[in-house]
Amino acid sequence: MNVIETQELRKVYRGRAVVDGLTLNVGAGEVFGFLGPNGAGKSTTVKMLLGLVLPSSGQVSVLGSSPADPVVRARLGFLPEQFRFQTWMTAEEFLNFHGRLAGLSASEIRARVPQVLETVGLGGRGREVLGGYSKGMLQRAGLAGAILARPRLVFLDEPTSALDPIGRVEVREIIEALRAQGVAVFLNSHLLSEVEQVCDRVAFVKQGRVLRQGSMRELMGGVIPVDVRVSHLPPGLLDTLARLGRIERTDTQNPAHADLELWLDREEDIPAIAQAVLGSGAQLYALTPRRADLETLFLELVGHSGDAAQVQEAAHA
Ligand SMILES: Nc1ncnc2c1ncn2[C@@H]1O[C@H](COP(=O)(O)OP(=O)(O)OP(=O)(O)O)[C@@H](O)[C@H]1O
Repeated sequence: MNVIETQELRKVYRGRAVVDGLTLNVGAGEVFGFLGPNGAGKSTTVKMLLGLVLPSSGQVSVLGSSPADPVVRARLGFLPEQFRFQTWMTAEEFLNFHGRLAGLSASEIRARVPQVLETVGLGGRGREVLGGYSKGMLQRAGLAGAILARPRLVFLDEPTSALDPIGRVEVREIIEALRAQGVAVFLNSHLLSEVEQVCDRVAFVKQGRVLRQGSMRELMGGVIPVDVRVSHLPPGLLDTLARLGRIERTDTQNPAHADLELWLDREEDIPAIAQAVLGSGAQLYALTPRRADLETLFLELVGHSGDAAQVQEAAHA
């Protein structure tokens, strides 16, 4: 069963479609990465999936029903990107409050709160007020709130933005543990290397539309980026290389050598790069095919029209 199904979902703000015919499916127990540049409509989509924003048109089904259904909502977890908590509450009070809102019994709350605090790395810190928490601790507290009521589907919007590298690994482990329990995770993140490690499937969105979606394996099948280092660039070499693939980057800053990045469609073209370089009279210092990664794919899909600086920022944030 799919835990999320949308058909031609649209949201129009002031005459502008910010989500524009978005169709996607997320399966039970799947970790799904939802990626796109700033302003692509990701948060608006998440809000529609949570029933917080009404679609202008299209269909949305979450856990087999409408996200406005209170029974569905009780089975959803959500960590928003901009988390703001009641600073006067302790973490335990905050979680008790959320547990009551989610319909947990008093005994469930008593058992569950220390468990989730432990899971997110806040064991022993539950009696401190949230006002005294660091940003990373607040994000951990928010994550504890999102998984408290044993949801079937958890939305995590940039869940590691405030965390140090250890915290990021811990969150990845939490996501993997959720998947092992059959809980689906809908992950919004600009940290593509993280997404790559944890997601089963990914959708790239731009201007409110899905550009491509698929498993990591399906998505990775495309281009082969190749790094090339040569002594210099004799006339004509770039033209020859451009016939083999797309020249993505040329760096001639260093007088000792020039660096190029070429995107090939076929592995069989790699030897032809060496022949082209040597035939031009340049020396070949390095020829390194890389496994296509999500960042490469992201830049390929969304980075070549629109604001390149913004896309770069999104990809490297
Ligand atoms: N309540 C609103 N009223 C008017 N415009 C809105 C509203 N909410 C979002 N938008 C606009 O919709 C577009 C998509 O915004 P959204 O927050 O969904 O993008 P995003 O993909 O989550 O971006 P980011 O990666 O920067 O968080 C933006 O241009 C934004 O200004």
